[in-house]
Amino acid sequence: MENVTLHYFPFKGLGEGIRMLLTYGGQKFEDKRIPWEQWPEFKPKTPFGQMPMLQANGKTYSQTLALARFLGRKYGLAGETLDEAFEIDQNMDFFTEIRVKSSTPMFEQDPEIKKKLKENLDKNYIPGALKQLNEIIGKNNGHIANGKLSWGDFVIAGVYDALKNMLFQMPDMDEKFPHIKKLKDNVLSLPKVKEYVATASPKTEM
Ligand SMILES: N[C@@H](CCC(=O)N[C@@H](CS)C(=O)NCC(=O)O)C(=O)O
Repeated sequence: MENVTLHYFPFKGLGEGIRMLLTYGGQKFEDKRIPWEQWPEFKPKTPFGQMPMLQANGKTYSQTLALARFLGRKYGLAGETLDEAFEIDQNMDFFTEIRVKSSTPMFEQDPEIKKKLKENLDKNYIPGALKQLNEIIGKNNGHIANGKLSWGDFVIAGVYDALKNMLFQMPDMDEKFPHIKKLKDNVLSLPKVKEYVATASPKTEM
């Protein structure tokens, strides 16, 4: 691809998986990190008022999973059969559900309601959902599907720190769910990704 620019905030979050996928694919790209103060002005220029957003060959691409799947197809990381592709999609939909449900307190303004929402998730949802995700990854040798590397692994590894530190606020997540941590380590130990993370990855806890 020519003239490739990735737009995201100056942290890892949903943008980091896409940065790592582009790096894995050997794709040169401009890693444009939009500061929060400039976001209101930039937001209307994105297709859905959100980032990550990729521009390449004069076209605009958005939505994290669609983007990651698109790059995954380019780089041979999207399954070799329809069934393999399905397993990645299925397990990534489950992962996304966990991420989205767990973020509901973040959007609540009332501090009392926010606290109650978080307590309810911590008690009734997050531990069970992470246990199931951890088991899925355990059965797949430290990957989200098919026992091998796929685009889904990059999305999860990229957003791992944000989940642990911000959404779940779970300092012992690595010990509690070691297979999820192993998935992150598997992606971060890929040689090109390792070099990218050491030199260009945003130095943030999320
Ligand atoms: N469904 C979108 C969600 C993207 C999203 O939530 N982006 C956040 C940052 S992680 C964002 O742009 N927030 C700013 C806003 O909504 O104004 C995707 O998967 O890419």
